[in-house]
Parts: sequence; structure tokens; C-alpha cells
Amino acid sequence: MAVRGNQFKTNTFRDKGAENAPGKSSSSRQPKEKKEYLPSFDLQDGRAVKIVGLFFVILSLYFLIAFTSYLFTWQDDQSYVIDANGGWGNLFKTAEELKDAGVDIPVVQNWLGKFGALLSHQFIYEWFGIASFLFVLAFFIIGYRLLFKVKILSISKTLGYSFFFLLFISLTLGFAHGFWGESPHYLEGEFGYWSNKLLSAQIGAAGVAGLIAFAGLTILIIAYNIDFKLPERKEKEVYLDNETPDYVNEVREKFAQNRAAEEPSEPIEFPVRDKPPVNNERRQQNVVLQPSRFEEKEEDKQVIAPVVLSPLATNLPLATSAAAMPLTVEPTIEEEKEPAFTIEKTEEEKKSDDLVEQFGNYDEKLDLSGYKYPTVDLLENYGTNKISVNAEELEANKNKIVETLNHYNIEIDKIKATIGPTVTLYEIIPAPGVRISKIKNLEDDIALSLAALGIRIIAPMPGKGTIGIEVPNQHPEMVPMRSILNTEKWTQNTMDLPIALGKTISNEVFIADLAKMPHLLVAGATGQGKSVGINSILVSLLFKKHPAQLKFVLVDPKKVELTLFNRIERHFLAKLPGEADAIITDTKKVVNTLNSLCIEMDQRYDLLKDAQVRNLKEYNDKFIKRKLNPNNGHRFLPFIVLVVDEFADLMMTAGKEVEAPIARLAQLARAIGIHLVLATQRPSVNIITGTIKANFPARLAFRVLSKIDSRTILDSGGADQLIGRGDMLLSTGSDLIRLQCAFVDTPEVDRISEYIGNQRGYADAYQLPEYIDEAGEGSKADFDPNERDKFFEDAARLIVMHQQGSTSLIQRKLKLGYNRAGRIIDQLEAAGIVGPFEGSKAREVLYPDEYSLEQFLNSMDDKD
Ligand SMILES: Nc1ncnc2c1ncn2[C@@H]1O[C@H](COP(=O)(O)OP(=O)(O)OP(=O)(O)O)[C@@H](O)[C@H]1O
Repeated sequence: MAVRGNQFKTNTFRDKGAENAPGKSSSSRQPKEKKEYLPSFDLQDGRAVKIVGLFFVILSLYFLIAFTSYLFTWQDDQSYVIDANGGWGNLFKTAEELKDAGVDIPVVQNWLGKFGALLSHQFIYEWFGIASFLFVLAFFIIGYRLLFKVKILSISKTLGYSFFFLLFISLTLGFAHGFWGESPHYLEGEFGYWSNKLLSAQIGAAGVAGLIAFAGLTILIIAYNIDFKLPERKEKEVYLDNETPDYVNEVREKFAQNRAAEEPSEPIEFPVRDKPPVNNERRQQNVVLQPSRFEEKEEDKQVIAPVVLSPLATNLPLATSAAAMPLTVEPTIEEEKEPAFTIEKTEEEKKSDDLVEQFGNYDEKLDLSGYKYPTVDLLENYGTNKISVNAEELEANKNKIVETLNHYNIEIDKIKATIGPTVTLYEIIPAPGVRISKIKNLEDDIALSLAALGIRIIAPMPGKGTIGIEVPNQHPEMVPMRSILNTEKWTQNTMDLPIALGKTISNEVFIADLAKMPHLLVAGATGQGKSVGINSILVSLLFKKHPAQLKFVLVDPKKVELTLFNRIERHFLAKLPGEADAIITDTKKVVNTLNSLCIEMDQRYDLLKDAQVRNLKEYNDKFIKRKLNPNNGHRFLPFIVLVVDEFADLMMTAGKEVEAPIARLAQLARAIGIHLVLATQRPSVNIITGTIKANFPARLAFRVLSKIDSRTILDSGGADQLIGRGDMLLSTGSDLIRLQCAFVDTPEVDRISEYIGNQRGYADAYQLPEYIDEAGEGSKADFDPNERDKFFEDAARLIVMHQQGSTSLIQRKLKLGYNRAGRIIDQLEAAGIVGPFEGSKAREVLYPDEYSLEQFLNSMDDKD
């Protein structure tokens, strides 16, 4: 194991590649970049706002320190700050001058010097007393908001409340202080003192107290809408009598009559009143309520005219409106704080730390450290990629849409166009009252009037409140792969398995993460761009991933589509041991490979379990930090992407044999880094079965031939209205996004695989676990106890101890190769210790405890 060299882990070529990207240095982009670096003092630029924010934050801190200091030093500084001795005029006077002016102590004690003393005196003594601290709060909130753009409290509310409380606190303290003090005090300031004096003279002390109480309660009502509740009285009537609508009185009377006569009652129809009805039709529905005690005498029915609820009646105020209903919130029990503790490092952790210190982190790329990622030069430059929709085309389409809609009496308020590479999206806002379904029904008519194929109407546009009409451009623009891989969005991308799918209809580059999808189903009629789509997925992964991080399992029943990738076998492909070709074309081999992937999945889960992590990323992180011992079977796990080019063909020939492992992989493989991409021409229900569909939330549809096909793949129409040549719809469960697929031509793919293939690779393709088709093999009769493996007994004990009949367990714990472990498990089956092969599930263990196993093993030895 080449552990020692792993401390050298440089990979600068990747960045170099990105820097060398031709598009980056192209002259067309430079002026723009330069412009961005020019300093700008524009107000909108945000710098001025930050400066003002900073000023306010510092001002608030200054006020806080000055005011706090004032509370302790005001007596010392009093002779300096009072107006009689010069006040603010003293600020620039020398000590001698101050002495002459009659200041006893010319040196101020305030922590912020003369200015701090004068400022605090002004605010606290001469103005609002200690309520002036509210200035600190207000300045801080404003400053913090402007500087960090984080909202602690609303600025307008803060200012409003601060202003109110400034006056309120000052007045209240002035009122309280008035009972024992005869001159202004720093508690209330001169404002509080004099305003209290003034008010008391006008309305008396009781009046001032009332005013203060009124102001205090008013602000509480404004802020919290507090309730003033008298002691509860039992509520008898739902309605006040003068508000009771006639029909209720009528019903009540009838009830009263019935009750008085002790006669069975007629069904009485009550309007639904307790919940506001949804629409007018529902409002008129009545609920028939038949009190059970009146049920017996059906024949004595008296007909009471049903009371029909008029729509207005429901608008009556409910007796207990939601706003008036008090809500009490139970105080939650605060969680106990966890006691502070320190984590002692275990022996193993210390060991791994030592290893990391000695050799650095494990570098999975080390074996191919000289590997060079493909560069965009290998891709074709297809010209300008400018969208060529002219103004006349836009105008003409707009007019046609408006005319068609007008023709059907649909008025619209606004229309706007977004030009994409293949289609232009016209978003319309219909006039109020226009039904969306009406526009949706006109899809064909609009298509006819625009004389264009591939019109798609999205009504309403999700999250936009408009209706979208996608109209194909007369000259659709191709989206070359190169133009996407040159963008910053791609080069800066840090997704696990980024795939450059193309551009959206608003011309934005669209990159998805296959690891998050986590599997992708691709469908499209022949010649609509499916193969190009698969090539762009593969190419994008090849551009971003190192051979150590990613392996492909390529299945190509058509035998021609993926052959180009043959050259990267020793770098990026995975295959079954002993196979000549890495690209699988034969159905039987596909079944074996899929089952082998299931075994790989199980092995990976065992490894994850052993490492006590939940997914591939955490596992690899731990492995890189040398926390997992390779001698215990741990290894760096690359992503595995299985690509099946013609899935329909497989399903036709192998059916369930293929479906079962695919469904299992799709269900379970996401966490351990195995991702599937299945492509099919025929998206019929017997190919994309329910099980498969349920596990493929991400689906990509190129143009298909019928609405039914579109429904099968996307669960909605739309794919039948695409225009082909890479026009596609991506469904990710909730969203449906129209994209123009990135175009990568065969010669480009050829160049990329040649570029990679010519570099030094691994000795062989990545070996998948061997899958032994167990049907019919290993029957009991074949078992010869004398030929049993040397590890047979150990394996038997291991399996009974763990109660888990898995080959990988034997392989790992006894450190055996897969083939040998497989042979042992066959012998264990033949000896009747484990049950038969159950697909990719662990076998049943037939001995419940080690004691019974030992007895069995002894009996075997006796026979020998
Ligand atoms: N993204 C695209 N941009 C521009 N043109 C495209 C795009 N994708 C496909 N085309 C055009 O459509 C043609 C057919 O595409 P492709 O070979 O991918 O079809 P397909 O669906 O794989 O067909 P089949 O299933 O028969 O193999 C291409 O040769 C190319 O000219």
C-alpha cells in the first residue's frame, strides 16, 4: 500500500487548466472584468451606506460610554458643565481660563473627557434624564442594520417606540421624583421635571397619573393588543338579540314549539355557520340535522319550510372571532444545559492523528498524481452563440398572441418576453377575472395562429402569478458544451457530481448535481438528442473528476453509442473481474454486473457501518484523515455512475432479472455513491415500471411522440410538444424546467477520451465484486467435507456469532478474497449452516447459537 508517499498531494494542474481556459482570457470579456475592479463611490454601490452604518454604531457606543460614565461622575463634573460656568463654551478653554470662570474642578472625570461630560449633561440632565439611553439603542439598531444588513428590530418601529418611551419615561420619572425632589434630577432630566410641573399645574397630580397610565396602556395595546377581560360570564347566546338574523329566530321558534309539544321534530335545516364557506355555491348548502330524540314518530311530520341561507348571512360576525380568542402559551421547560465536558481521544484517534502528522492526509489521487484534467480546448468552438431573435419576430409573435386571445375575449394586462436559446417565453398577465383554464384550453389555437410547433402553455407559472407561453424561435441556437464549461458557474462549481445540462429558457447555464438527484431517467424518441444528452453528462463528469474519484459502469446494448469511452477503461471504467470489455453490451453480462453492483453496495454499507458513518462523503472524509485502517478492508470509495443507454432493450430481453437489481440500487445506493442514469427511447409503462419510477425522482425528457409517453416519463404532458434537437424538460419531483441540452459532438468526445486514454492509467479497470450466478450451484450433494476450506470452521463460527450469512462479512473479518469467501459460503450452504442465496439479501443462518454449531462441527470431525 503506497501510504508513505501520500503526503505529496498537490494538484495544481487543475487550477492551471481553469486559468488557461481560452474563454477566460478572451479579449471580449476583459473590458467587463476591468470595469468591475474600478473603485466606485456610487451611493447605490453600498459603500456610503456602510460608512453611515459604521458611524451610527460607533456613535451609539460613544453615547453608551459617555452616559454610563455620567452616572458615576456627574457630581465631579458638575461645575464644569453647568451653563452658569460657561457650559459648552468651556469645551476649548484652558484650565486657567476655567478657574477664572469659577469652575472648581477644571479637569473632568467623564471617561470620554470634556465632550463626553458636556454631551451627557446635555442629554441626561438638560433633556430627558436616563431615558436618553434610548438614543444608544436607536443609533445601534440603525447602524447595525446599515452595516451588516441584518435586521434586529424594524428601524421605523424602533424610532417610534424610542421617541414615545423617551417622553414617557422622562415624564413618569419626573412625576415620581416630584414627590420628594424639588429640583431637576438626572433621573428625569429637565424635560421630565418641567413638563411634570406644567401638567400638574393644569390638571393636578391625579390628572398626570391618569395621563401616564393612559399613555402606558395605550402603548401596550398598540404593541401587544392586550385584552381587558372582566371575570368570565357564562355565554348563553351566540347572537345578541338585535343582531340575530331572522332565519335563526325562525329556527329557534320552531324548536321551541316542537319541544313544548313534546312532538317529534321535522328535520331542520341549519345553514353551515361555524366555518366561513369557500364559495357562493357552498354557502347555499344546508346541513340537515335531525335531533335523535325526535326520530320515532316519522308519520307526524310537520313540514317546516327549509331555511335557506343567503350568501350574506355567512358574513355575519362570528360570536367568537379569532382575534378575540385569547391564546395562552404554556411556558416551555428550558432544556437543562449540558455539562461541559472534554473529549478524551481514543487510542485509535491518537494513532490516526500521528499518521496524519507523519504522512499528511491520505491522497486518493496520488497513484495518478500526474493526471491532467481535460481542457476546454478539446471542445469545438461553434461560433458566437448569440441568440438571434429579432425584434420583428418578437413583435409579430406578441401581436399574434394578443390577437388570438382577444379573439376569444380574453383580455390581457401585460405581456413580456424572455428570449432563450430555443424558445422565447411570453409571460402574460391576464385582466382580472379571466379564467386560467380558458387560456390553457386555447393551446392548440394559439399554436395554430403562430404557425409553430412546440408551443407550451404554462398556466399559471409557478411562483410568478403569470401565464407563460413558450414559442420556439425561428432560428434556434445551439448551446455548445464549450460555452458552458467556460463559465464561472461551472469552474467555481463545487458539487459532488456536477452535470452541465445546458441552458434554461432565460439563457442561464444550468448545472445539476447527480449526487443529489440521485438517479436520472432519460427518455426521448429517436433522433431527439438523447445520446448527445448522455454524452454531455459523461463529458461534464470527466471534466470535473479525477479517475480516483469516479468510475463509470457503461451499458450499451446498441453497441455503438458508448464505444468511444473504451479508451478511458483504465482510468474511469469499472468492470467485472475477468471480463475483456469494460463496456457491457450483452444482456446476461448486464444482469451479472447489476448484481455485482448490488454486492458492491452491500459491501459499502458494511464498510460504512463499520466506520460508523452515514454516507460516502463522511466515509471518505474519515478515510482521508486516516481514521480507517486499510488492513480492515477499508478503502477510498469512488463514486460509481451506472449509465444504461437503451434500458427498454434490457427490459425486453431480461425483464425482472434486470428490474430487481435496478430497483434495489435505486432505492438504496444513493448514500454510498452509486448513481444510475437510465435512458430509453420508449417510455412505456412496462419499461418504466412503477418501482423504477418511484425511485427516480429526477427525469429528463427529450421530445417524445405522444402525450401518453410524456405522462409516463414526466407525469405530465409537455414532452410531446418539444421541438427536438436537444430541447428537453427536466422534472425534479416538484419543478418542470425547460432546457436546451448542451451539445457535444462525437469528434469532441473522441478527443476527450483520447486525451485521457493517452495518459498513464491504472493497471486495469476498477474491479467490481465477482458475482457468481448461484442458481443451480452448490447443492448439498456436491459437498465433500474433506475438501472444505481451511477457514470453513472459522467462517461458520463467525456467521453464527453475527447471525448474518454474508460473503462480505467472511471476506472482511477473515481477510479473504471475494472468490474464496464465496466458495466458503457455498460450502456453508451445502453443510446446512446457512440458507440458500436470496438475491442480494444476506442468507439465513440456520444455527441459532454457537453451542449447537460446535456440536455440529464436532460431529463432522467425527465422521472424517
Ligand atoms: N443539444 C443539441 N443541440 C443541437 N443539436 C442537437 C442536440 N442534440 C441532438 N442534436 C441533433 O440531433 C441529432 C440526433 O441526436 P442524437 O443522436 O442524440 O439522438 P438520439 O435521441 O440519441 O437518437 P437515437 O435514440 O436514435 O440514438 C444530432 O445528430 C444533432 O444533430
